Order: sequence, then C-alpha cells, then structure tokens
Amino acid sequence: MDIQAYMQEVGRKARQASRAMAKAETRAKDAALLAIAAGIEANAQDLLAANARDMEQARTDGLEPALLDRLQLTEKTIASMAEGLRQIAALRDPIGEMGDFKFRPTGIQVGKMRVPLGVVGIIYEARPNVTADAAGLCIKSGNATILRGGREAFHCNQAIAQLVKSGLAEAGLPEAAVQIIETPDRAAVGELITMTEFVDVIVPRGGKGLIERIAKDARVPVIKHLDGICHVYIDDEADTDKAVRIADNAKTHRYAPCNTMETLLVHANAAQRVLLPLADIYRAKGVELRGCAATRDILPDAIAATEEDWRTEYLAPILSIRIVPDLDTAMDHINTYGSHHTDAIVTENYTKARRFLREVDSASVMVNASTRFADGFEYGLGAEIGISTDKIHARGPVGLEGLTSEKWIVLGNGEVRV
Ligand SMILES: NC(=O)C1=CN([C@@H]2O[C@H](COP(=O)(O)OP(=O)(O)OC[C@H]3O[C@@H](n4cnc5c(N)ncnc54)[C@H](OP(=O)(O)O)[C@@H]3O)[C@@H](O)[C@H]2O)C=CC1
Ligand SMILES: N[C@@H](CCC(=O)OP(=O)(O)O)C(=O)O
Repeated sequence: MDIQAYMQEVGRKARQASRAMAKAETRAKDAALLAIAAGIEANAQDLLAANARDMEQARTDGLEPALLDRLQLTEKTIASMAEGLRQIAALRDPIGEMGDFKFRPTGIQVGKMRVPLGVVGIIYEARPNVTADAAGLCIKSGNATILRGGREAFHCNQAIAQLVKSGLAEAGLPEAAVQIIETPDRAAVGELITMTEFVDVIVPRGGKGLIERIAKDARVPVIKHLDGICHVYIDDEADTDKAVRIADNAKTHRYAPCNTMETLLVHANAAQRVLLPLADIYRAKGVELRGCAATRDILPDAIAATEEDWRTEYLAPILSIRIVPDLDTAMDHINTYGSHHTDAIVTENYTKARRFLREVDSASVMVNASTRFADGFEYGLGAEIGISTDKIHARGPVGLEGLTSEKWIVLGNGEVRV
C-alpha cells in the first residue's frame, strides 16, 4: 500500500464530507446515530467474532491483563455502545446555535454562531467502544472524522466501521464522514498529523510514545489527551470512611483508565487511621504498594518507592503512597509530578478544599469524590472523545461542545464603517 497516497485520498474525502456534515440537519444526524446503534445490536455476534480474533492475537503477543480488559468486547459492552449512540442522538444539537447578540453604537448587531471544527483526526488506544463513541460525537457535532485506533483492536474497529458507514448511508449522509484508517502501519499516523490541508485538529489519546511522536512531527493543531498520573490527597481533617471508600475506588475500580489514581498522598496525622484499613483492602485485591519511608514505618510490607514512582502511570494494580506534612506539600507534589489530568482532596475543611480547587493545576479537581468520575458520561456530556490534558480549546472530558467552535455573526441594515 502506498500509505501517503492512501492517506491523501482519505483526507480529501474527509474534507469533502465535512462540508456536507456542517450543514446536515439534526434529524439526519440523529437518524444515522440510531441506525448505527441498531446495526451494532443486530450484528453483535459478528463484532464479538472480530473481537475474538483481536483478543487471540493480543494474548499471543502478551498484552497486559488490564489492556486485554480494555480491548475485550462483551454483550454488555456492545449494548452500552449502542446505548451511548442513542444518548448522543438525544442530546441537543449545538450546531447553528446563535446567541450573545449585542447592538453596537454603529447599529450593527454582533453575536456568535456555533460551528463544527471540520475534520477531526483521532488517534486512540485499543478500545473498540471509543470507535463508536468518537464516531457518534463527531457525527452529532457536524464534523468529519478520521479514526486511528490501537493496532490490537484492528479487526473489531474495521467491523464497527462498516456499521458506521451503513448507518450514515441509510440517513443520506456521506459515508466518508467517518473513516477508519485501514492499515495499522504507523506511517499513516505520520501522514495524518501533517495533512494540514485536510485535517483541522488532531486528538491524540495515548501515552509517552505517542506524546513524543506528536511533539516531534505534528503540524496540524493538537488537543492532547495524554496520560493520567492522578492523585488522591487524604487530609488530616478527612472523614475516615469517605477517605477509604474514595481511595479504594480511585485505585481498584479499574486499573487501565487514565483517571485511575496512581499516587496516594496522606497527611501524617491521618496516616495510621486510613492506611491500615486501606492496606487490607489493597492486599485483598492484589494491589502492590510502594511507599515513602514514613509509609513503610506503618506498612512494613510496602516496597520502597523511588523518585521514578512519583512520575509513573502504572495502569496496573500498583500504587505509590507518600505521607506529607501538610496541604502545601501535597499540592506541590501534585503540581510537580502529576500530569494535570485529575486530582482529588478528601477533607471536611472548607478552606482547604477551596485552596485545593484553586491551586491544583489540573483539568479536573475534586473534593470528596473519586478520580474515576472524570469521564464525559459521568459529567453529563453523554459520551466523550477523551479527557483533554491540554489547556486551550478544551480541558478535561471533551463532548459535543469541545468538537465545535464559535464564529462571529454580524447583522446589519446597510451600516458602513466611518
Ligand atoms: N486522556 C485520555 O483521554 C486518555 C489517555 N490515555 C492514555 O493512554 C495511555 C495508554 O494507552 P496505550 O494503548 O498504552 O497508549 P499508546 O500511546 O501506546 O497508544 C495509543 C495510540 O497511539 C498510537 N501510537 C503510540 N505511539 C505511537 C507512535 N510513536 N507513532 C504513531 N502512533 C503511535 C498507538 O498505535 P499502535 O496501535 O500502533 O501502538 C495507538 O493507536 C495511558 O497513558 C493513558 O493514560 C488513554 C485513554 C484516554
Ligand atoms: N472514559 C473513561 C476514561 C478515559 C479512557 O477511556 O481511558 P482508557 O481506559 O485508558 O481508554 C472512563 O473512565 O470510563
């Protein structure tokens, strides 16, 4: 395959489709979403078969259990993919909304209109439900999209792509509005991130290797959706039950997502009362603990944590723990070692909670809640493209609005500038 020629063709078709999508009526976009949802349900067995091929290869290649979990489709995940598309269809269509109109002294009226971004290229991990969610959000927000999922999900993604194409065609929308790159060759990623004439924005969801590649090669604007080195800080004024419940859930609810806690920070005065019950829970769930010297005084079976641990996103049943003397040290640790994704404080002290919200520089900052809530569905966005770790255009879970921008609208009646 001539990858450059192939990607140019993909880009050209996407640009053309984006024009049709930008003016598509809400009812056509919703009809496509509902048709894709129905297609996914009707073809569940084919999707499971395609996924079984991917899973078999991934096991042979020795993929980590948490990543196999992310790759696996089940009847339940297929049902929730379809449900997600129906929920996106039920969301208000933001495209074409106008507002903020103000009359100027010159007589003109100035306001804003919400419009799609155009062509969105999305590079993401081997997680087949992202293919359906990303396609759904791009369709509803009037964008065309080029999707490049992780190589391990290749067969399953191609099967979903066929269903997306059929749904778009059934609703009279261009099939090229959603294209899934038909080769796992990373040269295609290189083309995607440099095709400035065809692609308006790139959303990379991934870890260190992807970050380096994007930083080095991308010429298309990027909204980074990168790693999550997320923290929970348990304050000396934390309620013990809340602290244990939150620190358990933030680590063990699922190990692979980017919003899972990787480092637990505990105020020295709370360490005994929270670490002992938490360590029992973590041990029972097979979580390896790595701690600072003070942590190991309380939990002698914890492995000694190194500087490297504070910077590591394990995506696995491993947790680093540091005991800190005060809130300032906790916030300094988070701002130094974190990835500006999601961080939480557990405290009953209102002033400390407010300081944490103001001073921690992350996309989501939480008080007395699990970091696992950082998710588009949980935030009421219906679904998400991912969780932006960038500061501009969109920050945190990105839903429909994050895939749009606003243009200025000027209404006049023959006014001219003097
Ligand atoms: N913020 C967010 O919304 C999310 C962040 N993540 C983060 O993603 C990471 C884990 O996912 P994982 O699957 O390991 O991520 P990877 O970074 O390994 O892979 C993600 C995607 O990037 C591609 N990729 C990776 N490196 C390169 C490269 N050098 N050149 C071209 N393409 C590349 C992969 O392709 P290939 O298949 O060829 O490897 C895959 O499609 C974690 O850090 C997690 O926190 C995950 C989900 C959401
Ligand atoms: N949306 C996710 C978080 C982001 C995500 O997709 O992460 P990952 O499991 O690494 O692909 C969730 O918590 O459900």
